[in-house]
Amino acid sequence: MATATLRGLKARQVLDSRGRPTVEVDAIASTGAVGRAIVPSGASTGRHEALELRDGDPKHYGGLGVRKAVGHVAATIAPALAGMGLDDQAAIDARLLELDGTPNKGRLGANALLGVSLAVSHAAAAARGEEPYVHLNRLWRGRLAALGPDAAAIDAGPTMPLPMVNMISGGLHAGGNLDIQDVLVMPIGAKDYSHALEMIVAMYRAVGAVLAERGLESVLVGDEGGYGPKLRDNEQALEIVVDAMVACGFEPGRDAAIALDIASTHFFDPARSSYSFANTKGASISSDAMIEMLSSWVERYPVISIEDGLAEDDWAGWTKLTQALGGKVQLIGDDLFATQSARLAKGIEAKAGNAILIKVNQVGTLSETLDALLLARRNGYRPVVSARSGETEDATIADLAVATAAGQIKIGSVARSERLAKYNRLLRIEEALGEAARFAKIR
Ligand SMILES: O=C(O)[C@@H](CO)OP(=O)(O)O
Ligand SMILES: [Mg+2]
Repeated sequence: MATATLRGLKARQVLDSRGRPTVEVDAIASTGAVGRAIVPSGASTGRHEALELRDGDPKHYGGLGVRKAVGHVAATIAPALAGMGLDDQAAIDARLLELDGTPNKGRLGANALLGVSLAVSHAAAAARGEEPYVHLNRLWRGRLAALGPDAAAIDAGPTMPLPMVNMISGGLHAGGNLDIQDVLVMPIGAKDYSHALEMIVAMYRAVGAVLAERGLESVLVGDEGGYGPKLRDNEQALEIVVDAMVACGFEPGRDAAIALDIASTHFFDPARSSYSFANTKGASISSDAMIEMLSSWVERYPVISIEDGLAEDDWAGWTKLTQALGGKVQLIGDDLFATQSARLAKGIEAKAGNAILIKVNQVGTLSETLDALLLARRNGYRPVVSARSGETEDATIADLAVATAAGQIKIGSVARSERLAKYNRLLRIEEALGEAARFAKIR
């Protein structure tokens, strides 16, 4: 098949799930096929993320407009990329990096770059008449082939991911009701993806019922759809989720388990080198005391995964945390690694964590996202593909997780449509894969 080329790009400003402007890009192929992508946006963003360019004009969406980034797509990126082969994602992304020319993508904006990068992959798929996950899987297999024999142990996909789903929200996603950001469930006993989703919906309803029974807020939800009750302390959120599992007839630790996103960067006080539990009126504690607290939770609750247990630059603490818990639970670096291969390489060296959260907009191009996935896989770090707290109907990460056999996906809860766009997309992919659908089990 003659390779389709890029005819043009059209960018516009649309809104995300928090009603904040974000970048949407249409990539038009020489065949006339169109690929579209919308860029997500975080709230609990790390310092090391690529830069999201916002206008800063107080008269337009209170300064949050992205008209500059949209303008860069039309003025700078479109003319430079026109005529390039759509299948050569690596060349497209390399050109994007060259056009921007800064280490943090601050000139054109990571939101401009990512919108283009993802839209191009969709246009390439559309031009071939393929589903996005099929095209992305070809890119993934291409990367594995280039690696040679080292790639033999790496899952070539496509593989359905196990969802890690938010039940109770806190921190920056729910108005500071709790210090920790997410208490999530993983339906580890599910037989396939659709069964996993059914278990999640049952547990989500059960958490609402447990909260209502105890006279706690059981209706209002946070940015990612988790319930946002004001609780006695952070630990009460774990108790409630375990009770909900039991109410569903699931055995905690066997059928379903807990994952936590502590998001501790956001309550770390660098001036005092301490973690401050201000929302639940608790103490300020040291990095060592955080490790003790997390270890005691692992002892007493069916916790199998902890994200950002320590802050983004607490490297020494991360190494200790990994010594203490790395043999028992998954320790995910989100703010710590920011989907940046250079930071992951540093973590591998320092034996910090054993898993990485993969967020496309933390790094800003599809190729660099694949780089981070590959580096993780080669070093035994588990990848978890993740949405942001600000999302849209764009479901690219569902296709990406399947295509790269990431094994796990974190999207948020089942009660908000921008999350369901991804869960439902995964249902369609599972159906399309049919008998061939493999499901990633983790235990
Ligand atoms: O911390 C996180 O993992 C994400 C998604 O849950 O939040 P945000 O997009 O606000 O950074
Ligand atoms: Mg996180």
